[in-house]
Amino acid sequence: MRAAEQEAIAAGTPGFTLMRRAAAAVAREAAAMAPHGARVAVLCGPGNNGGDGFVAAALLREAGYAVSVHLLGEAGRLKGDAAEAARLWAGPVEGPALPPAALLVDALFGIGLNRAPEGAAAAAIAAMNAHGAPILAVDVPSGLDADTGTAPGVAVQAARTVTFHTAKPGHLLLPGRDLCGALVVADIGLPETPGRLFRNATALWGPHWPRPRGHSHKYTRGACLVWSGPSLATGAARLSAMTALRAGAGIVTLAGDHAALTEHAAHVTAPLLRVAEMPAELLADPRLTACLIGPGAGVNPATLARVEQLLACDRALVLDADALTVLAGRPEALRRPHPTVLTPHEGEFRTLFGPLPGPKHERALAAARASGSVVILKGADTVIAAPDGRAAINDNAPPWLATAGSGDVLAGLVAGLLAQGMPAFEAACAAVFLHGAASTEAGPHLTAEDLPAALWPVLKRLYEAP
Ligand SMILES: NC(=O)C1=CN([C@@H]2O[C@H](COP(=O)(O)OP(=O)(O)OC[C@H]3O[C@@H](n4cnc5c(N)ncnc54)[C@H](OP(=O)(O)O)[C@@H]3O)[C@@H](O)[C@H]2O)[C@@H](O)CC1
Ligand SMILES: Nc1ncnc2c1ncn2[C@@H]1O[C@H](COP(=O)(O)OP(=O)(O)O)[C@@H](O)[C@H]1O
Ligand SMILES: [K+]
Repeated sequence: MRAAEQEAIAAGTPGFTLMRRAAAAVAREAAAMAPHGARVAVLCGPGNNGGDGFVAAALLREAGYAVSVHLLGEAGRLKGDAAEAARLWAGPVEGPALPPAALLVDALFGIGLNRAPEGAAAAAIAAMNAHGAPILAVDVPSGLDADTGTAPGVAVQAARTVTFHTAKPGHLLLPGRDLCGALVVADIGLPETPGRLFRNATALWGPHWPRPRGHSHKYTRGACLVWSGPSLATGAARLSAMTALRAGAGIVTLAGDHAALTEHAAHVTAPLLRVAEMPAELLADPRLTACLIGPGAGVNPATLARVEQLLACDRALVLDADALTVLAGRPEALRRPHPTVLTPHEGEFRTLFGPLPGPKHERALAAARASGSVVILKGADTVIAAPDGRAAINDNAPPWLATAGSGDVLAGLVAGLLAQGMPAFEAACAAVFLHGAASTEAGPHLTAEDLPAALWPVLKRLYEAP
């Protein structure tokens, strides 16, 4: 963000012009939140976030709102664009005590927060939260660290946050995402800056989406092997297999012992069923393009031996659940010259990689580098990271996705896309995004079994999009 700002200023757009554009977006959102003519209290801080607040206050006053401006600090100490903004306001500047108002605008601290708010700053944040009126946060809810999604101390709980140019990690990672309320990203005319960190969206992976051609047959669409858990632990692999088919793999095989396959046979029709002791018995088939092991597999030496055999093969590979746990503390064992995707939740992640420092996207990136694999670090704010340094933060999954078996569906979705030749990072991003979209489609109280069906309309819409 700072680099984009510098580039724009160097190319001839004054910083104050950027501030005016930012403030115009703030005033637009404020007008959408408060009835015309209502009282709006704008709380400004000592930096350029406060500057945005002063300009927005002037715009709202012009538009007919009853605006009061409150400053934390002294007006005489404002510098640069913020000082110019305060001159533009040209009205009374009150202390931080807030009057009754229909809307509060939080322009205290933005991306310049550099420590936990204390004293008067902490009190001002607490007073905003206790006020009762909805809060519109300028750029970042004050007190939230835009780089990490964490709050070092007290932070504003906003109803809406308007940020500029692009979402920052802190808007997408928890608890930051919750502190923001609804997130609005406003264009302020900054140049596109090349980055390695993304908000997960269709544009990130859509160009790599596998589409069958007229002459496709089931094997050219990709064949996927899903290794089953034993008898009475087969449901997870079944969810994965059905989802891999739904994702577009032309053919999916469930493999395992006879008793396990007997259970599968009572439930599914489309997947092939193959009795085998070890994956190598099936890897001779050159048509097989991707394998998945882990769901329901069991943490035991047999699973480890099967995982090692699959790691040694040349197919795309998804390791989930128990297949990750059997490699506890050995991420280097995952290095292989073929596409590999790992799908740990926080517990499995810690078992495999140990405790890693930093915000979630940095931990996922460190794990991707250590394992040479694409890592999907799951949770309400799932992060997808690649060994080449790209990372995406996902924010479309509703909380009702937290239900037993939904992770097995995700693993099957990734495997189904890898089987069709989609590159690993893009396949992982697509799977996480579509998983979230399918849960939104299914709605509250979904079960994991609903997800493959709910994916269907989501996928149809993908083909209808221009
Ligand atoms: N970049 C862009 O392209 C654009 C940026 N724009 C806007 O600028 C904002 C960034 O402005 P910024 O860099 O001036 O930082 P900002 O968030 O106002 O905070 C710094 C001030 O807060 C203070 N301070 C910090 N922590 C504190 C604490 N815990 N407790 C107390 N004080 C604390 C710190 O004081 P100091 O550390 O010096 O004591 C300093 O005075 C950005 O979020 C966006 O709104 C837009 O105008 C459009 C274009
Ligand atoms: N609060 C939440 N909001 C959105 N998605 C969630 C939430 N909690 C978990 N999930 C998602 O649900 C899935 C759960 O997977 P996992 O923990 O492996 O469960 P299981 O092993 O039962 O399938 C993951 O994709 C995770 O990202
Ligand atoms: K703010």
